[in-house]
Amino acid sequence: MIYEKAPAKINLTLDVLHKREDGYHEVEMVMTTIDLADRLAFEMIHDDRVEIASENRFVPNDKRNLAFQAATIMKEKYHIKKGVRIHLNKNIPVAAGLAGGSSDAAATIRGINRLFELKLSQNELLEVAAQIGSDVPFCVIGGTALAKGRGEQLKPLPSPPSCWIVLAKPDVGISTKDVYGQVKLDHIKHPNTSSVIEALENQDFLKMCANLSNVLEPITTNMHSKVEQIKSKMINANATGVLMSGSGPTVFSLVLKQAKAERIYNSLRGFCSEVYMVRMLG
Ligand SMILES: C[C@@](CO)(OP(=O)(O)O)[C@H](O)COP(=O)(O)OP(=O)(O)OC[C@H]1O[C@@H](n2ccc(N)nc2=O)[C@H](O)[C@@H]1O
Ligand SMILES: Nc1ncnc2c1ncn2[C@@H]1O[C@H](COP(=O)(O)OP(=O)(O)O)[C@@H](O)[C@H]1O
Repeated sequence: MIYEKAPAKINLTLDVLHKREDGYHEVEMVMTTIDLADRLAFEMIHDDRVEIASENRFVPNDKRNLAFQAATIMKEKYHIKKGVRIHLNKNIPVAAGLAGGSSDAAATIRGINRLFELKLSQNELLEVAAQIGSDVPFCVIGGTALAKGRGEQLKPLPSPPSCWIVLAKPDVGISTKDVYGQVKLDHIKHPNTSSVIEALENQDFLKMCANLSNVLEPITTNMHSKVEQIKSKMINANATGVLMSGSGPTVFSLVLKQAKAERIYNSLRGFCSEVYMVRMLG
């Protein structure tokens, strides 16, 4: 049995530069991993098929599951004749803007590489990842990175200063495709990405927090007022930095002190059913 941890990501910045001919948007974003993770176990089976089991009722146990897709592509591409049973222990909220499904797919690519001793290079793993989704390549590498292209061109960055993250996910459904579809390129207030990179290089927590920015946030907020309400609650509870992650709807806040993180956590618990308090992994 092989085990892999699949951490969630948050976006410290998310900028959209233009719409591409292939329908995707050219992005520039700073992403980092956090200590909120799914856990996957991989076992070889003799039947030539992929099996997936998860107790989470929001996660499909068939070919719609991104981990299933990753295993199928790996099997075909590398001519693996044996099958694999994947057990998925889901902790990351689903459809949250935290790349949970993408991280499960990435963990599956890493897990199958180890289980079948394929000894693939990082570039080979990244190639499979890009076939599954825009966030999967970042999840294969993890850490902290500047992502460009549709998300697959990655440049590693220093980890953020260690801090607490409080996340709250309102109970609303988001379609990433719909959110990108509503981007109005003339009206965007672009993030100051280079300031965030400088803040990471100098381990400057306040500068990092002051420059958190996501061009998708006003779009999702416009559709779901609860996103703005969570942001206000976090700001009122004195969070140092507050931002929606990815296409949302999860909002996160960053603070240095545990006591402050606990205050923010407690102020949101009655308001939101899914609230988490974790550390940065970066
Ligand atoms: C917004 C972000 C930010 O990290 O994350 P999430 O909110 O999903 O976590 C990502 O760009 C999401 O990546 P991911 O969820 O992998 O997207 P994909 O499956 O590749 O694409 C879903 C749909 O989003 C749109 N899309 C995605 C990425 C991109 N650069 N431009 C796009 O226009 C496309 O319409 C695509 O059909
Ligand atoms: N392993 C998985 N975990 C979570 N969701 C998955 C998984 N595989 C497929 N999905 C589907 O992908 C969609 C997006 O889920 P997720 O990756 O959690 O969100 P996001 O892209 O917002 O970060 C969900 O609607 C879910 O049904």
